[in-house]
Amino acid sequence: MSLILASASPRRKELLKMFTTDFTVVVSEVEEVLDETMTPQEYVADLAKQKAQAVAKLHPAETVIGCDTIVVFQNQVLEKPKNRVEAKQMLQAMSDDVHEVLTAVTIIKNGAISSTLETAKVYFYPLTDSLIESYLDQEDYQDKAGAYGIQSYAALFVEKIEGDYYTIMGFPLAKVYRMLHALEEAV
Ligand SMILES: Cc1cn([C@H]2C[C@H](O)[C@@H](COP(=O)(O)OP(=O)(O)OP(=O)(O)O)O2)c(=O)[nH]c1=O
Repeated sequence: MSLILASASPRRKELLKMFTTDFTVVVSEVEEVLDETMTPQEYVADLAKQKAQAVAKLHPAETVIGCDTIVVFQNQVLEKPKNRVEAKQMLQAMSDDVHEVLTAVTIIKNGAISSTLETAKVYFYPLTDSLIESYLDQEDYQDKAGAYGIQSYAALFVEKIEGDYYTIMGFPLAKVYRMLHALEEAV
């Protein structure tokens, strides 16, 4: 039985490679449409599960990992910005304040589902307009929840974090490793 990462994210692929190269990537077609009736926690968990289930349906004999990451600021869900203007608004809002990054992971193996919801708090320094503009110039924000990547130039925004750094990058590596081992032992 082999492993499938149900994610288009190049970061998740690189992080999973830290403990195994024995996997393939199959991207799910799940659409991310914000459901206002759910809490942010329910929403992110549901998306990770949907992504894993969509790929597991096509590959029932494989172990499938699905993930989703959102930023929550003042109870608002921030996903990937639609454009530079929206990205700037997100970064200005989060300046000199704290937000949460939520990453949900679902692993499906032989019909058994294992899920986790990881949260990290990120404290931003006050961000000057020129710092925001020079970050936006690099176009790194486009495919990132909350319009920044902590692993890039946006590291300059961060005063401190509480929680797992890899949760912020979208793949809580140590947790996923343990979930996979627990599933192996269960079979
Ligand atoms: C906050 C933050 C987010 N991100 C990324 C992680 C995720 O890839 C992305 C959130 O988008 P997601 O929708 O979670 O994932 P994705 O669209 O990249 O891939 P897929 O749906 O196929 O699994 O934001 C960072 O890389 N660094 C950060 O600091």
